[in-house]
Amino acid sequence: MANSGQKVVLITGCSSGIGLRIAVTLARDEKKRYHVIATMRDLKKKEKLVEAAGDVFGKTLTLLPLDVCSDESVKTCIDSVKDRHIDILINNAGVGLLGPLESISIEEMKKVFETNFFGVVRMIKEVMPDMKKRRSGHIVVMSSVMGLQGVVFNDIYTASKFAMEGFCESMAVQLMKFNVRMSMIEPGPVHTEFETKMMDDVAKMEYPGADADTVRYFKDVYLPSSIDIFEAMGQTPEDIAKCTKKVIESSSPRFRNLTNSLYTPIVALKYADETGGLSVNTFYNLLFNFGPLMHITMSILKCLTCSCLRRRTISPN
Ligand SMILES: NC(=O)C1=CN([C@@H]2O[C@H](COP(=O)(O)OP(=O)(O)OC[C@H]3O[C@@H](n4cnc5c(N)ncnc54)[C@H](OP(=O)(O)O)[C@@H]3O)[C@@H](O)[C@H]2O)C=CC1
Ligand SMILES: CC1=C(/C=C/C(C)=C/C=C/C(C)=C/C=O)C(C)(C)CCC1
Repeated sequence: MANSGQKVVLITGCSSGIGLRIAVTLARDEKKRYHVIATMRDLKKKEKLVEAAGDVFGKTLTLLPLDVCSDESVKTCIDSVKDRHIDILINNAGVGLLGPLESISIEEMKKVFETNFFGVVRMIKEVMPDMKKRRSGHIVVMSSVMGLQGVVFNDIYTASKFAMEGFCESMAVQLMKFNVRMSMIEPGPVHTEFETKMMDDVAKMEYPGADADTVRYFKDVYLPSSIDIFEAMGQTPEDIAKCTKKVIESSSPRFRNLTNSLYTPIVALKYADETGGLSVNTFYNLLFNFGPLMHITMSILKCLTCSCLRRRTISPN
């Protein structure tokens, strides 16, 4: 149970990756400012979290089951929190989906929206009324650079994150009136199971319904570039946890928080040309004309990321 003065933080999707690391980072806060309720849909997966938490498990970190896709699970979980009092809600649970659109069923697409979009809506709907009543609270959402800029062959995942960005941008205004803050964390590539799960799926799949050229562009052009990008730009879950901690500890938390300064020029293209031509043409050229030179492109991107652009991101340090 939380001590008076401790903030209650509830985090979704703590069985691995970013959620696990945020839970442990906050629970191990030197000043013990947080009581973390780490949630996951399958408690059988708790071992990694328990091990990473070490001696704070059962003290500043407790566990609850929660599946963001189930109304009942969300309600049961929040009802079991003392007085339903949550100071900070971190919506982290999410799933990826990669590949040619032709080979993805509508059912698979709906599952992604059910988790990444409706999962967040469901959590906010359950927690927000109490925060509004108390005139205090902070809702944090693990978005993505793909919530701001589309990436080829990630069409449905990108759409789910765009939907969430639009939803949160609208909600933020109303919530501000009730002194409830809203912040989006927008990481680029991060080395987690998200990456491995997607790559494993990709290796297994046949892509029925997609024509041979599309499958070739996906497997032989997009995937090698994407691997290069993960190598050159990939952050760690620790980096994202540190950024998230900074955001929740800020006296005036920002709404948007890109975590990776290397990605700033990519997102900036969109705002530099309101016709959209600059970003679409640049991504086309990066992928189809300079694909084999992606390593060099990555170096150029690093140079482009001068200190004034770095200021626009939230750095982990
Ligand atoms: N890795 C990356 O490159 C990036 C990731 N993100 C976002 O970060 C967030 C965390 O992803 P990451 O740590 O990388 O990936 P992981 O796959 O390591 O973690 C995802 C977590 O979400 C959980 N989850 C999935 N579906 C549900 C559900 N229905 N209810 C509750 N929990 C669920 C998973 O649980 P289970 O183990 O049960 O499947 C897991 O704990 C996601 O929202 C993702 O979109 C954003 C930018 C980049
Ligand atoms: C291939 C390719 C790109 C790929 C970007 C990737 C692979 C981003 C991954 C982001 C992730 C994993 C976000 C998770 O939410 C760019 C840079 C757009 C430029 C054009 C070529």
